[in-house]
Amino acid sequence: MSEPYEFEQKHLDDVLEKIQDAKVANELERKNADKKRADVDDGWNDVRYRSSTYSGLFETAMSVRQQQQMLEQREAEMNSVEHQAQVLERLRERPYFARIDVQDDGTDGAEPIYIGLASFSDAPDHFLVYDWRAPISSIYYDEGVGDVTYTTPDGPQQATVHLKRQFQIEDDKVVTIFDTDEAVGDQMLLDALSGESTTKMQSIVTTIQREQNKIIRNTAADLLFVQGAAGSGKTSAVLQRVAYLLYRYRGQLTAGQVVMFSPNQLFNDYIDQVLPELGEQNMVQMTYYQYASRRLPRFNLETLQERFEGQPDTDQKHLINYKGSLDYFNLMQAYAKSLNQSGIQVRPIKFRGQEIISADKIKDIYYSFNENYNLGNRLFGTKERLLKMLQSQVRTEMKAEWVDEQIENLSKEEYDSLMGDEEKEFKSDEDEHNYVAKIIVTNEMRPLIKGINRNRFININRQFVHFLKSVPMRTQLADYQLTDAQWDEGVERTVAQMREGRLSLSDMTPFMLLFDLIKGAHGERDIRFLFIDEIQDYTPFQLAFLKYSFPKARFTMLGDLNQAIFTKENAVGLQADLQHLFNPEKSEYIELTDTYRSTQQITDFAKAILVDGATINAFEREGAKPVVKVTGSDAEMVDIAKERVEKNIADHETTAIITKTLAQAEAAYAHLRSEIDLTIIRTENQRLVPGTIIVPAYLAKGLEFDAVIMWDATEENYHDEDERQLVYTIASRAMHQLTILANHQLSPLLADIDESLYVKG
Ligand SMILES: Nc1ncnc2c1ncn2[C@@H]1O[C@H](COP(=O)(O)OP(=O)(O)OP(=O)(O)O)[C@@H](O)[C@H]1O
Repeated sequence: MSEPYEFEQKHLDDVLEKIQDAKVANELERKNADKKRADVDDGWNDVRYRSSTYSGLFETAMSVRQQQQMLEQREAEMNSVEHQAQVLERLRERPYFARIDVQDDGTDGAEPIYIGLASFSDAPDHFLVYDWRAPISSIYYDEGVGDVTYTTPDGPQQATVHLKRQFQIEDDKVVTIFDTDEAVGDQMLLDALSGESTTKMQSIVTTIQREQNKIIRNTAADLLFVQGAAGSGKTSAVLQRVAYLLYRYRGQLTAGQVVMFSPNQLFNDYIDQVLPELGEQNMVQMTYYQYASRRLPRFNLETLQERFEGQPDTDQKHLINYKGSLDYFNLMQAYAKSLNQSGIQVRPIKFRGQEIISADKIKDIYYSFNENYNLGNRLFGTKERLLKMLQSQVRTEMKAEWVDEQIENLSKEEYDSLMGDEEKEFKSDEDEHNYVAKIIVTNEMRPLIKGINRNRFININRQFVHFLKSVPMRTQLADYQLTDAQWDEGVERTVAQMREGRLSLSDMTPFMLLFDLIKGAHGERDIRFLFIDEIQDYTPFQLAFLKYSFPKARFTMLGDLNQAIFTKENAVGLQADLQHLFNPEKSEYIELTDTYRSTQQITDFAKAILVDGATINAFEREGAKPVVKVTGSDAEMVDIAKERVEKNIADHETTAIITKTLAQAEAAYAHLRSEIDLTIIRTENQRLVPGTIIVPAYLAKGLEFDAVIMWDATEENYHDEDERQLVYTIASRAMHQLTILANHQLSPLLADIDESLYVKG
């Protein structure tokens, strides 16, 4: 064994021994904590339940409270002991993955810093392992050997790095050592990338690249915008970023205050192991559809599939574009403001089928407040007045005939239960009658009160239509390539959809915003960080809405304008719009151009699909050229697919067959299922399973597979110029192998690609 190996093995043995000691100590602590908890549990037996007198009740409450406090304290101790046990277990498996020898300027000698998944010290301030997120660990990702500057809590520190070493440790043995003078050595990266794909995404802490590190550790920007080619590690960087933020703001930030909007549920499933692997809890993950559905429970919202497969004509595209614009967002704000003067749409309040407060009366109240009121205050003031009016209505109703009837019809049990347990004395029969009548009326009014509290008297559907109808008067539609007639047609479509309880994507966000504006909603102020993946599929309107809905959050947006499969050509304007939404001085734009997912051959091919795909650099990893095969029949396509999949299975590689639509996935599945063992992914709510899958393109976003078979890439399926991005998205899912099959005729989007970049099958 050579000298560094010997040294490092010995060091590893020492550290492992100390970890083992710490584990023993932890185990003892845990037993202690267990015992203390058992004592508390016993304590419950001493809690006396006395409820016959007030002081007895009070005493019981106090001792229960005391028990609870003790229990909470023990639980916290237990959790930290348990948390520590988990950390130690992880460290035991792999204590560290790198070492840097750093000499701070003005000090003697270099200190070796070992970097791992968590910190570990055997004495205060004596760190055997540094967490990868500690300030000093940043040197490992950012710098080579030589003079460096790193950030400490006291400001920048100059230092010299004498050694950078990377390790592979397996079963307590140092298997490989790489010494490198680059940031993160290519050899290590190559090793990390040469593995096979799994159904779960893995962490990348050992090989984070410099550009990615910038994304991970950024704490200054209100808007961090990452444009990155397919496979450039946007998702990876952002997940390690969440882990970093949870570490950096420990004690102030919880995983529940971090929200990630992801493209689909399958993707959530794919990434949900990364944070636990890093010893952190998962953030809140949801799709935009889920978010909107939660807020608009009465509507059926347009699904991912409907959105993707619906083919709007050009006029409709203009309409959709306009409805997604910032101009439209601003127009709605102006409309909302105008509601302070007039136009609020309300419904009368009815009780037992009778109108008791008319719509006009409600409007009068709404507009009785002076012009300094904003919409939120106006609504609040109206609610208060309405509730008061209901209260006085109770007195009137108590005398109504129906109340007498109800009282007469009460059984003895019902009557007693209305009276309650306690003995009551009434001065007269009339008093008793009134008492019961009041209860009956109040009960009957309860849903009304609830409705008022929930703003039901605002007719939000009608309000939305009122808004839509006002649009031609507020703007020059011609500026958006629309005529008034086209707009009116659009309004009619929306109204018809709303009647059926449906809302399209282009209407659902404006609808939510309008209601929020009327309510004067302040948004979810508890959320501190918001991540939006696949940003190119969001409209500026949606982003403005999210900013409004999460006013205290810092935003991280990631996307690839080349994969804009929904918004297509409009994605380009997005960046300009963001400058209106976020202070440009607090916005940072980072571009990732190096890609890691695919082999050089696949990346070169995918790049050629794009018209200007020049700024994408493949990490040098060799593989077979993509295969493009034009077949003579469906049967031939099935045969080739079968052959490929069988070979992949033999080579332990996972295959995804990607079709354009769900219907095509179903059709291909029907052909293939008797030939190959495969799973069809029909909805985003399915799980990703190991083995061969068949999936429509819009559900494959963000995922990756060893081998991809693009199914039926014919002219019929992919012909529009704006489908280029879709073809690129499909091709860029492949890590090692890409096969493109087309029955009879290849899509023109692929036909132009230089023949040297692929093999004709
Ligand atoms: N620094 C790295 N070290 C090792 N592997 C990496 C690194 N960066 C990215 N990868 C790997 O590259 C692959 C692609 O990464 P990721 O899915 O994060 O890219 P993406 O930019 O989100 O892609 P897309 O936009 O196509 O969905 C993953 O397998 C990831 O583990």
